[in-house]
Amino acid sequence: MAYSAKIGPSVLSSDLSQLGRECERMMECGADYLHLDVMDGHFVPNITFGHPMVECLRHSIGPDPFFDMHMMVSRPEQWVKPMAAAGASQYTFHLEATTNPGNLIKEIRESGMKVGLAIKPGTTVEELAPWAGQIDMALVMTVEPGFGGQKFMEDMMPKVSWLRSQFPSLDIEVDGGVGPDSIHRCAEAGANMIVSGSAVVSSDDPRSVIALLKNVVIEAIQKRSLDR
Ligand SMILES: O=C(CO)[C@@H](O)[C@H](O)COP(=O)(O)O
Ligand SMILES: [Fe+2]
Repeated sequence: MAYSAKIGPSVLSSDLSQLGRECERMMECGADYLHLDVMDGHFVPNITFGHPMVECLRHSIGPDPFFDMHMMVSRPEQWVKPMAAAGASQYTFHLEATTNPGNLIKEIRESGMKVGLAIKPGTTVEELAPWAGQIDMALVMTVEPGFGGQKFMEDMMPKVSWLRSQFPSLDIEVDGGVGPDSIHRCAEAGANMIVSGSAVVSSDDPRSVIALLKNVVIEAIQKRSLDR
């Protein structure tokens, strides 16, 4: 079992005028990585930021924090090199946004980034499976992508369970509506990379929320290894 529990706050719901400071605050509160949501107003009905912002964040918060770029964009091929140059660590693209996932995976690796592959709620996990052996992380969306603060879709959990059963050492991320109320379901299903936006960022005590989420996942991983 090669995977470990990691919590990656999504800073989408934070004060965007203070994004660098918000990223630092999350790292100081125990985040393992930062999940940065890129939206182009086409793949999803919302716009956030692109590689110029990532470059500024990298300069401002230093080389260490891991940047998981959640690319909710229509032409993910277009931003691989700019994101790599800006300092992105992982490029997580949507399966629905490309006709040639194999080539895109290769380009991302050649650019020096890790590869994440995301599926929207309407996409089956069987469509992702052929690529699972070539990626570093699978992202199962637990809301329709586009906005923070939505309700967790529990009916996505069978996808996570199936992926965990088929790919025991793959990093599996969940994203959307994940917080103290939904983390047990995610952890039991086998997710180990946890994106949490509003539940962490809007909390009076983000450190405690991050610690809680992480402990639940650690316990589920330990239980899974004992059951084997
Ligand atoms: O990608 C997305 C939304 O499209 C997410 O990363 C959300 O921004 C997470 O925020 P919460 O649902 O946890 O508030
Ligand atoms: Fe996201």
